[in-house]
Amino acid sequence: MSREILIAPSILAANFARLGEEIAAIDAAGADWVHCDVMDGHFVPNISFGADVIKAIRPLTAKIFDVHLMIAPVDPYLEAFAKAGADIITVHAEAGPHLDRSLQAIRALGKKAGVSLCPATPETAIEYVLDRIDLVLVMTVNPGFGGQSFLESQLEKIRRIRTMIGDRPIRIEVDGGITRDNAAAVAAAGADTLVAGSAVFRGKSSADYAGNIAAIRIAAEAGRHPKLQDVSARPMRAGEGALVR
Ligand SMILES: O=C(CO)[C@H](O)[C@H](O)COP(=O)(O)O
Repeated sequence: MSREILIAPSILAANFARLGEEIAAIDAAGADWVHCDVMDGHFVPNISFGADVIKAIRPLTAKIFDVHLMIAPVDPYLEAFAKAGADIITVHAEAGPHLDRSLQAIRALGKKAGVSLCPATPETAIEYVLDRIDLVLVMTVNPGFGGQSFLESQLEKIRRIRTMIGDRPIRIEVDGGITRDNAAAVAAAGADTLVAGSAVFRGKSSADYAGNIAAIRIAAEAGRHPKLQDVSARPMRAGEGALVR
């Protein structure tokens, strides 16, 4: 199933001193979802923010809040993130102790459920929970920090997951080191939702965010359609703008 490409800026790369303005800026810049990376200093070697911050920024945009929980244990905190305003709650397959139970709990809270896989975790980790998930998040870096380099090894995993999920309405999201230069490759492999932190929030000012988001989106769309890829690889000819965008 070919699904619309979505771009989810990770606010981990935002200026936390101006977080409200940053949310408004990515909203205006064309972000589809707001990706919130929650880190606990235990499951991953970094601490970011928790449910209270999400609750505070939730009223600032109507966009989907895509909450990625890099925490263990996770079950005791699911309700807090649901109440804070998460639309999608993604837990790690590696966080345990019982992935199936966590996913049931997320759906019982009325939220979409996602599973994230660290780079060393095989796609088989989701084989028996496919009917409980709306999203699989393939980490293309080891979780914990923004600004790391994309791991090409994950392209094969994305292809295998695309085959595994078939026609099920499950999004394949990629997260870590995503840029306009590798967006085509991840989309060609089967990803339809791209998280990007550094590549969105870079630039002299928030005026650059729209261009950064559009560049990732155009590259991803081109990756899905080889004809567009040919077009994007060479200078544009008169009248081709509509085709590419
Ligand atoms: O989950 C994450 C790290 O654990 C971040 O979302 C991810 O790394 C995105 O940041 P960048 O685009 O800068 O790599």
